Amino acid sequence: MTDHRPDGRRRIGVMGGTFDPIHHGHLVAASEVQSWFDLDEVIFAPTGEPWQKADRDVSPAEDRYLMTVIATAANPRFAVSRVDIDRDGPTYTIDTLRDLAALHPDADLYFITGADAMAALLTWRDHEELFKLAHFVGCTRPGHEMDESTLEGLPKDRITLVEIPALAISSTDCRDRVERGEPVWYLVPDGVVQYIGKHRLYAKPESTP
Ligand SMILES: Nc1ncnc2c1ncn2[C@@H]1O[C@H](COP(=O)(O)OP(=O)(O)OP(=O)(O)O)[C@@H](O)[C@H]1O
Ligand SMILES: O=C(O)c1ccc[n+]([C@@H]2O[C@H](COP(=O)([O-])O)[C@@H](O)[C@H]2O)c1
Repeated sequence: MTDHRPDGRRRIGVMGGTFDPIHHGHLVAASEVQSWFDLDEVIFAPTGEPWQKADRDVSPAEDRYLMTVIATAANPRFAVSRVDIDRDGPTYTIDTLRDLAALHPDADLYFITGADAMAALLTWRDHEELFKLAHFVGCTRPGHEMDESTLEGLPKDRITLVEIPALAISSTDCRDRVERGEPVWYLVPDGVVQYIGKHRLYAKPESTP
């Protein structure tokens, strides 16, 4: 683990997301970055109130948290944190990173994003402060450009772009498929399919006769 590193510090990945629902695109991104940076652990942090998604319905945080726990349970390097869902108010990554840095003072943090999130980083709260707390890793995502021009205005020495196997999966598409009665098998982990069905997430409300 850490004893092969000259500085003896742990390396922790932080995979932030709304995870409504978590899907294999998220899991592959986390797994690829874990391997790329030899991370000791990847902590998934489901958002509490994702302020940039305030214009749409977001499922209860507890449901999104439990789906994330189910999806990550089999991987000994994956863990899930409640820091964002237990904090009141809108979720800002600056708070996520401050909380996790305080909980893990012996670790360097690597915040994992997809290309779309990376392109929006300049709109995030206190974005210039973020790079003091973590290295940022941008993963390729089908349908979203990611090249040097995306990084305009950001500190390039604190960012790495990583090409990962392309999975054209989005939570929006998963929710729409469930609403239309179409399958989400193999887009999300089996346990998440079962959870969605059991709790009737994303289904159209029963029509009243
Ligand atoms: N298929 C994918 N490949 C690579 N990265 C992804 C993929 N899907 C999501 N991500 C990244 O995972 C993080 C969390 O994403 P999020 O939970 O918003 O999922 P989403 O599929 O983008 O959701 P929605 O469709 O509801 O906006 C973001 O950084 C996003 O860019
Ligand atoms: O800090 C911010 O202002 C900020 C704005 C938008 C998104 N984020 C983070 O980006 C991650 C992906 O967010 P989302 O909404 O695409 O699921 C998640 O960890 C969010 O908290 C953070």
